[in-house]
Amino acid sequence: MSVCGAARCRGAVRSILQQNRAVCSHTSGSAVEGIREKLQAFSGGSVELQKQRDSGVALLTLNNPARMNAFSGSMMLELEQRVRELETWTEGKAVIVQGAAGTFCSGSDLNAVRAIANPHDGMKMCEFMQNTLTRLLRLPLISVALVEGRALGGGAELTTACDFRLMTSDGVIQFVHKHMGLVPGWGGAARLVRIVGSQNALKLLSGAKKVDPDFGKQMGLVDEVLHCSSGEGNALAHAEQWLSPFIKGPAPVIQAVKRVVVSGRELPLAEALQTERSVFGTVWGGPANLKALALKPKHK
Ligand SMILES: CC[C@@H](C(=O)O)C(=O)SCCNC(=O)CCNC(=O)[C@H](O)C(C)(C)COP(=O)(O)OP(=O)(O)OC[C@H]1O[C@@H](n2cnc3c(N)ncnc32)[C@H](O)[C@@H]1OP(=O)(O)O
Repeated sequence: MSVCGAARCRGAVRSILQQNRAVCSHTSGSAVEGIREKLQAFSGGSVELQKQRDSGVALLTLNNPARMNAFSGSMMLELEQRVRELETWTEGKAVIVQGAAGTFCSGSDLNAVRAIANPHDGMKMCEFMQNTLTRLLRLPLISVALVEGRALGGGAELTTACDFRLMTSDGVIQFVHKHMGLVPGWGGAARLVRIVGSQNALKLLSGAKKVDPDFGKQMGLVDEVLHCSSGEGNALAHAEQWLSPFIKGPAPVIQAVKRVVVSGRELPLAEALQTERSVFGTVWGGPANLKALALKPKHK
């Protein structure tokens, strides 16, 4: 890569990291440190990360089956740690978010919710999870929520923090917040409006409607209905097959594609164009570009 190309590369990465730093600063400030100790006190379950180096696809698994994969406090902290690991995975191309034992996620652990129900701690937990899910969506990886079984409350919000949602034939996404006298707090409402539009978002939230695969596909919340049921054990293979055409090619190019889409999705046009130019500069004349040019490509 030429010298100016390298400079552009540094500029591009810097501009994208600045976006994230604004979000990350909330999770590292002293204000959030306080909630970390409180969340750690509510242990149970785990959030596991398996980075498959050969395929460049990571598996992020919520593992708390005794509680339908509900987020304990320690799982919220682990999720942030896993997202932090993925932010620097240079060989990565995609991440599949899934739940253990054939179900996705039942939201916050209600035992933890009851214990931190005071407004101050509730707000800090909300801010912590909102920032973590924002960083998940902004990862330079194509992200897929694999919804087997149920995605309820915060679990439904987690699905919106992925680029795509794949669902098994018996899957359900349900924003149950209204039934709890709540609204989404982890960013699920803002992202849902951007996915399905404000009128559909209003129906799903005000009606706490159960979204089955057909309804979800029709509404644009579900990107693919997998031909398998929850718990059969083959949903992940179906998801990886669906994902495969989108991750063909070198990781730097796949990551650059996601970066320009994130900026187009989130930034005002002028800034998005600036970021696009910067990211373009990181791949123009790069190894993949030069290799393709040498092959005299024919896109039949
Ligand atoms: C920002 C949103 C966020 C927040 O406000 O903090 C939230 O997400 S709040 C939580 C929203 N989620 C819920 O309200 C779901 C509550 N659970 C259910 O509706 C049902 O459990 C189910 C998910 C529909 C499954 O029903 P079923 O198949 O009948 O199984 P069980 O109900 O017997 O559940 C098995 C087992 O799991 C425990 N469980 C399930 N969900 C949670 C949860 N969110 N927190 C804690 N524990 C949960 C359930 O209690 C059972 O355990 P045992 O009673 O010990 O058997």
